[in-house]
Amino acid sequence: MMSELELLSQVRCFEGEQRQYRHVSKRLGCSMQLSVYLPPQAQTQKVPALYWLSGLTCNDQNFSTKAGAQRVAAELGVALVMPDTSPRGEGVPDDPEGHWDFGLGAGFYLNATQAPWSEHYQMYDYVVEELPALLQAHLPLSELQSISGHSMGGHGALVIALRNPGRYRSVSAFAPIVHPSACPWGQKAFSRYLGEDPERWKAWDSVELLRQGAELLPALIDQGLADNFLEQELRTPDWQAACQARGLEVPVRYREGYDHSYYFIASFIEEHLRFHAQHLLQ
Ligand SMILES: N[C@@H](CCC(=O)N[C@@H](CSC=O)C(=O)NCC(=O)O)C(=O)O
Repeated sequence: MMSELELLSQVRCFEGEQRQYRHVSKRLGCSMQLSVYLPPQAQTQKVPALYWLSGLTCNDQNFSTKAGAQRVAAELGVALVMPDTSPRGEGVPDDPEGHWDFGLGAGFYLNATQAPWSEHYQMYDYVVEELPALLQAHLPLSELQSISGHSMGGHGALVIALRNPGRYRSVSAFAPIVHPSACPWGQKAFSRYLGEDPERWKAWDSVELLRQGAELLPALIDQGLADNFLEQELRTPDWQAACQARGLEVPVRYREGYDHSYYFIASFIEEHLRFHAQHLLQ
């Protein structure tokens, strides 16, 4: 019988293992690939995990091949879990016009309620419930988790942490879409996945969750000031305002000259890993 988690590749990396797996997701109703980095400490003990959620157009490989996170993850003894960004495969619907900001590669880490999307686009349940249960059953991962991501994945990380403070120790994001209800990428995705009523979008929007009083875990956000998407799509000041309205410290650091790319992520990923390790390993 085929294992629940099929190993597709495994290479040594900083004395640990960079692996890619395939499995059949019950929640998404399709076969999924994911990448996992196991640090050397995982050879003898269970280790905590940082979930990384990538952005629009990405799959499980962008972060593992471009961010350069493995060296510090190996030093700290933290595993990296890198899921895909949407359901995939035959029968999974895509943007009818073939655009890159919706459908395949653009699942927005929510549970869709509208046909035809609701049959497969259940990325929130996949990331929060199905994947941790599967990986903790088959790999040397402890129950300690933190979450991070980029752009659409930064939105996913913030929303997931705000909705599940008990499941994660800390949250961070690079250039997150903080207020999807108020930007073109988010409005396009939410109106199709969740329907036209903006009231239904609030449960999937980090600014709205903050406004509703959701608990904020230890958090860190980096945002490049040369990011072309900042003003229209990312709307970082809306997050600052929502924090300030509640008297919360604003965990946003603006970075002069940095854009939206993985060069930006590679420049600061070490600081994010050390931030999460403080909370995962204490
Ligand atoms: N059309 C371009 C732009 C898409 C893009 O910039 N994607 C970002 C995430 S944007 C928000 O979620 C990304 O991470 N791209 C992948 C990468 O490896 O840089 C395109 O197709 O790339």
